[in-house]
This record gives sequence, C-alpha cells and structure tokens, in this order.
Amino acid sequence: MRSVVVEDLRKSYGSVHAVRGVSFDVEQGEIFALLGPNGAGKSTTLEILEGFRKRDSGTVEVLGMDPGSRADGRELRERIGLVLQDIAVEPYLTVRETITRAAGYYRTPRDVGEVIELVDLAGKEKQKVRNLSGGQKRRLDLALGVIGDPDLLFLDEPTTGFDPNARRGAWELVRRLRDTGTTILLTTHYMEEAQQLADRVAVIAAGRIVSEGTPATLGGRDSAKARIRFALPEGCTAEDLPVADAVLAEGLVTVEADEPTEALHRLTGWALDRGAVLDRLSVDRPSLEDVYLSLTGESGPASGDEPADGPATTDSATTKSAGRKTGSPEPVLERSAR
Ligand SMILES: Nc1ncnc2c1ncn2[C@@H]1O[C@H](COP(=O)(O)OP(=O)(O)OP(=O)(O)O)[C@@H](O)[C@H]1O
Repeated sequence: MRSVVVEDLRKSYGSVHAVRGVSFDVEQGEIFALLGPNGAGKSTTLEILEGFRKRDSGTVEVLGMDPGSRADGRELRERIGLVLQDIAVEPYLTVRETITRAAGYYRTPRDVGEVIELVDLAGKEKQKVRNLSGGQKRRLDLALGVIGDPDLLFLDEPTTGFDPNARRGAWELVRRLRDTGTTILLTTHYMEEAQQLADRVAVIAAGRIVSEGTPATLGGRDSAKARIRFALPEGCTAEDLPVADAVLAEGLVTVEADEPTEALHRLTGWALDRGAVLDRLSVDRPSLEDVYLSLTGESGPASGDEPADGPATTDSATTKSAGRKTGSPEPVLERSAR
C-alpha cells in the first residue's frame, strides 16, 4: 500500500519553476529520503504534501487524501506528523509541558511519558526549553512530531547541526519509529544519513527527479566498476604492473575492474614476489555521495529560461518564510489547532 503518491507535480513562483513534473511514491512503512541541492524543490514538494502550499498542477495523495482539499485537511492533520526546519516553541515551558500541550490537540495522542522515553529526553522533563542544547531541542521537535501518533511523519533535515553522536542517536530513533509502523518521508543533505536510514531515495535537482532507487543501487552504484588504488612501489613504473589500464596520477595507481578479486590477487602477488608493499591500498566503489554529485552536477534552481508548464502563480504567501517554516509561532500547534 502506498502512503504517498505524487504524479507530475508542478509549482512555480513567478518565473521560478521550483517543481517541474515530479513523480514518486512512498510505500507504507518505509523510510523514503528526498535528496537534492539547495533550491532543488524539496521543501516546496514537502509543503504541498503537508497542505501548506497549493500546487499548480499534478496529482497528490497523502494517506489516500488530497492535502490541497479543505475537506481532507483536518483529517490529514490528525494523521501526519511534522518535524520542520525551524520550530518555534515556548522557551519558558518545560519539556513535559510543551509535549503535554501538543498532545492536547490530538484525539488519540501517544502517552507523554512514552514519547519522552522514545526521544531520550527522560530526566529532562522539568527542564525549560530555553535551557536545552541544540540537539535536545531537535529531539523535542521530534517528540512534537510524533506525539499525535502519526501514520506518516515528515522530517525536514532532522539532524542538521547535530554532533556525530547525537546524529546516530536520532537515526536510532527514526528506525525505532519505522519499526513501530510509522512511514517516514525525510529530506537531508547528509549522504550518510540517507545511506543509513532510507529504504529508498529520490534525488531531485532543478525541480525534477533525476534518479530514484535504494541507496545501494542509486545511479547504477551496484554495477559500477570497483576501484583499486595504491601507491606505486619505489623503483617501479606503471608498465611493470601485471594489469592493463593502470592509471598513475601523483604517485597513486588506480585500476578499475568489474570484479576486483583477480586483479587484486595479481597485484598483491606481484608485490609480494618483489618484497614490496602496496602502500595506501584501498578497494571501493562509488559512494552514494559520488553518485549524488555526478547526478546533481551544477544544477541550481530552475528559472525563467523555459516556459512554465503550469500557470506561473505565486502563493498569497509571497516570501518563503510565509510558508510553514517560520510563519506561525508554533507550527506543530498551528496545524493541530481546531
Ligand atoms: N515562497 C516563495 N516565493 C518565491 N520563490 C520561492 C518560494 N519558496 C521557494 N522559492 C524558490 O523555489 C526554489 C525551490 O526552493 P525550495 O525551498 O523548494 O528548495 P529546497 O530543495 O528545499 O532547498 P533547501 O535545500 O535550500 O531547503 C528556490 O529557487 C527558491 O528560491
């Protein structure tokens, strides 16, 4: 079953074609990551799915509902959770008060204590929000995103600004949420985050999806040649090597092979026969980041160099900050207020 269906979604802001025919699905129970450079159209896409922005054209279904329809809006807000980039929370409330207040906006919220445990804020319940560290605040944001026990959770750059330990903790938490049945749609700029968390990823550049797949297969990663690298032993030239197509650059030899076992055996055997070592020896395939960089290239936001495919309208909210990011003092509460 699919939790999110997006078909040929388009959205322009005046002459800026932010989203130009995006299509993707998110299966129920999976973690799906949207990757892309600044200005690629990720937030615009998410804002449309969350019901904060109107689309120009295309089909969007979130949990079987249309986020652009007023009739579906209320039911949808009850069933989705949001962790946005900037969430303003009341600084003088405590952690428990903040979460309890948010719980009050839902018909069937999760237990407040259970959520505090889930986000590892146990022991901090009585601390005022303004005294939390950056990472603890972000975990509070996560708590507010899940307190309504959502079927679908949107996470917009959930670990930006985290130290490596806090990031790993947050990944663990996101996995735990997935394991309890929550479908998760996230955006991130961290390739390792996508690699660690996502069941599937889509790369968006200049308003279009340029590749989609599992982190292991994206952009043909799994079928890419392996690269063997090592420092050329002293007194040898590239011609001495027992393999064809060795490339030497700045003292480092690179040999590419579909299946590196045999080439590696020949190279290490050759080195041992001469009593030499292959210094800095490594074998790898393109990382997710290599693939991402080659897919996204130099692409920036699409501008008026091409005719808009749909009506080039601008939302009544004319600045980016008038959308979901900073518009209300408390988006989590705002979307829940009724
Ligand atoms: N309200 C708006 N009015 C005019 N232009 C906008 C508005 N919101 C976004 N844009 C433009 O649309 C394009 C896509 O922006 P969007 O925020 O969707 O990208 P993004 O992929 O989320 O970027 P980032 O990674 O920096 O958050 C950008 O060129 C941006 O400047």
